[in-house]
Amino acid sequence: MSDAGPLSLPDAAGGAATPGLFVAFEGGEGVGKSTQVRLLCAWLADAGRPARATFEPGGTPAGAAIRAIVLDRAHTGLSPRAEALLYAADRAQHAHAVLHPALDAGGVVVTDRYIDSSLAYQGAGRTIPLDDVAAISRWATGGLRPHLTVLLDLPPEVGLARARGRAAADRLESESLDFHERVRATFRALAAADPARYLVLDATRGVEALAADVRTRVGALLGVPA
Ligand SMILES: Nc1ncnc2c1ncn2[C@@H]1O[C@H](COP(=O)(O)OP(=O)(O)OP(=O)(O)O)[C@@H](O)[C@H]1O
Ligand SMILES: Cc1cn([C@H]2C[C@H](O)[C@@H](COP(=O)(O)O)O2)c(=O)[nH]c1=O
Repeated sequence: MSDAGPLSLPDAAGGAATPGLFVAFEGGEGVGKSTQVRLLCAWLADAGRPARATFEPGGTPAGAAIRAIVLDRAHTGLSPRAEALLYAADRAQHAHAVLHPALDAGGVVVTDRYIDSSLAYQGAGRTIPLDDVAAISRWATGGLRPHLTVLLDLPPEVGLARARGRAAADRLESESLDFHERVRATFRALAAADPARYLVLDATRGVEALAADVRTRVGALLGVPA
């Protein structure tokens, strides 16, 4: 990571100011992101603040086609730059078709993965300078940043075992443990560089304990008692 550039996304001057609330869940493989997105959105609905749950890659019809390409183990020759641009294209469409409309309407949006995943996987994992990865995602999204990122932190061997309990390993999951260690370290470094925007949770804890901490933080942002 020595030549990787800044560890937090620069504030997007002229970037997206939004009346809604944008929450991202991040972390490595099998850390429990989908589980926590589902629980948070169920709680928000019960509290009278229904949220749009979404994800990357694949949160739009075009994105689903991109997801199939990037996760397909048959694409052994995909270059790091091509991979980075495919994830950015998915994100551009996601921002255009889902994130900006929902947030501009004042909604709450909860996404399973966003820009930090590109910084961690394509930046640290593929060793593309983080400045470059950040720049293409900033352009792709018009500078849209989450108000809060929940980082579920877990040793990669634990998360990979959880993920592989469900399905065969995809192209990214099949990368080396060293790759996934770099990914984890970068997620943690991003959070440490900008603590006000992050909630870092030890994802070895139980599902309900984690969900309670998420509710406390998101509830405080929305003025909803947890
Ligand atoms: N806190 C937890 N403790 C133990 N197991 C968990 C926990 N949270 C989720 N799991 C289990 O781990 C597996 C992966 O969870 P989940 O799909 O929510 O993770 P994910 O981060 O979205 O995974 P992926 O990166 O593969 O999309 C599931 O079987 C889920 O039931
Ligand atoms: C958004 C994004 C994702 N990835 C990787 C991370 C995972 O290995 C897959 C997505 O699969 P999930 O199990 O549904 O989370 O894609 C990435 O490398 N770069 C990104 O920007």
